[in-house]
Amino acid sequence: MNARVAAAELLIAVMDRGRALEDALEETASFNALEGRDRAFARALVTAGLRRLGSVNTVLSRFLERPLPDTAYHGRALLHIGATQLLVLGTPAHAAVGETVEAANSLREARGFAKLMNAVLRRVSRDGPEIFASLPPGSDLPPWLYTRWRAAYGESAPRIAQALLQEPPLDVSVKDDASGWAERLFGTVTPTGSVRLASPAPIDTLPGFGDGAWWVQDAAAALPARLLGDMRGKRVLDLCAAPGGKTLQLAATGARVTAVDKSDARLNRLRENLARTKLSAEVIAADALEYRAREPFDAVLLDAPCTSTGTLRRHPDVAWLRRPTDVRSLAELQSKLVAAAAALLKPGASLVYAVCSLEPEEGEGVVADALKHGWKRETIRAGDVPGADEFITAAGDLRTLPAHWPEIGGLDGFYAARLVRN
Ligand SMILES: C[S@@+](CC[C@H](N)C(=O)[O-])C[C@H]1O[C@@H](n2cnc3c(N)ncnc32)[C@H](O)[C@@H]1O
Repeated sequence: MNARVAAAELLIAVMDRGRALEDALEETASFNALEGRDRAFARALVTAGLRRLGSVNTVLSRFLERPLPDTAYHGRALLHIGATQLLVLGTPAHAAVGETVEAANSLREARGFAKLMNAVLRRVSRDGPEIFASLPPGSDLPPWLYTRWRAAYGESAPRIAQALLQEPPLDVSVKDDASGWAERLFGTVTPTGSVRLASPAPIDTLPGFGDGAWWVQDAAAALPARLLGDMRGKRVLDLCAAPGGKTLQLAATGARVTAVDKSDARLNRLRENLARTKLSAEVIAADALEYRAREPFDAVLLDAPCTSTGTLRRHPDVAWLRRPTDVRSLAELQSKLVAAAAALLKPGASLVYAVCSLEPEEGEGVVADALKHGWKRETIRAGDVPGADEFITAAGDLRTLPAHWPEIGGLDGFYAARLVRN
C-alpha cells in the first residue's frame, strides 16, 4: 500500500467524514496496512497537510481554474498531499509530482485527475513556495476561529497562529528526578518541571517508559493538578479524568484519587496508564453530572471536555472539526459540570477548573458564571506553581498560550482557575 494514498484517505476521513485524526488512524485500512517508515511517513504527511491546510489550499486555488468536483474526494486529497510535500516538507519536485501522479493512477477514484494533478503540481513546485511564504499569520486557521482569537488576544493572535505551525516538542511528566530523566532522555527540564524531549522518538522504546517512570503530558496540562497544592494522603476527585494524565500526577504525589469519566474506552487507557506506572486510583465510569460519592472530597479537579483549541499544535485536525456553535454548547456543559462538582466537595475545599481551550467562553466565561452561583475565586499567586508565574492573569487564574515560551518550543493553550464555595 502506498503511503501517499493512505495519507490522502486519512485526510478524507477528517475533512470529508468529520472523523478525528486519532480515530481515523485506527479506522483507515490503507494506513493500517503500512508498516515502519511508510506508516510514519503517511502520518507525518497528513499531519503537515492538516497543519498547513489553509495555506496549501490557497496556493492550489491559484493554479486550479476551478475547484475539483465535490465528489472527487481522492483526487482532491491526493492533490493536497502532493502540494503539502512540495510546500511544507520540501520534497524534491520530481519525487513529489511523480509519486503523487503514480498514486492517482493506482486508484480508480483518482485516475481521471492524474493529468490535471501533474500540471498543477508542476506549477505549485515552480511558483507555489513564494506565494506560500507570503501568506499572513492565521491563514491556516478557519476564519471564524482566527477572528475569535484576534478579538480575545489582540496582538498575540498572530504569534499564537505562528506558534501552531511548528511541530511541538514532546513533554513528559516524571514521578520524580526530573533532571535525571532529562539527562537519560536527552531532554531538558522546562521552567515548570516537565521533561522536554528535543526529538520525539517512538515513546515505548525510550528508557523508563516500560517501567512507568514517566508519562506523556504537555507542560501546560501538568499545571492544573499542581494548583491543588500538597494533596498527600488527601481524597481527591479527578472529574473527567481519562486518559489519566492528571490522575497519575495526583496519585504520584500520594493523593488518594478517585478518577471519574463517562467513556469506558478512555477509562481503559487510564487503567493501562495506572498499571504501567504502578500507581493506584479508584476508577469509576459515570457521568460527572450525575455522579454521587459516599463522602465529599478534600479537593476536586475538573478537567472539562472542551473545544480543545489550545491543543492544535498536536491536533491540527481539531481546528477543522469544530464549529462555532460548539463553543457555546460546551460552555453550557462546563458550567453544569462546575455546578455538579459543588455537592462533591467538603466545606472550604478547592475545585480546580481547567480546559485546554483558548476560547474565553470556556475559561473565563465559565468562571464568571460560577462566581454568580455561589463560588468564590481562590486567587492563584506567584510561587503557587513554581515556574508558572508568567501565566497568572490579572484576575488570578492561569492562562497559557502556544505563543508562550517561544525560545524553548511553546506549550499548549490551557486555562485553569481555583474556586471555593462561598
Ligand atoms: C479533557 S479530557 C480529560 C483529560 C484528562 N483529565 C487527562 O488529564 O488525561 C475530557 C474528558 O471528559 C470526559 N467527559 C466528557 N463529558 C463527561 C461527563 N459528562 N462526565 C464524565 N466525563 C465526561 C471525556 O470522556 C474525556 O475523557
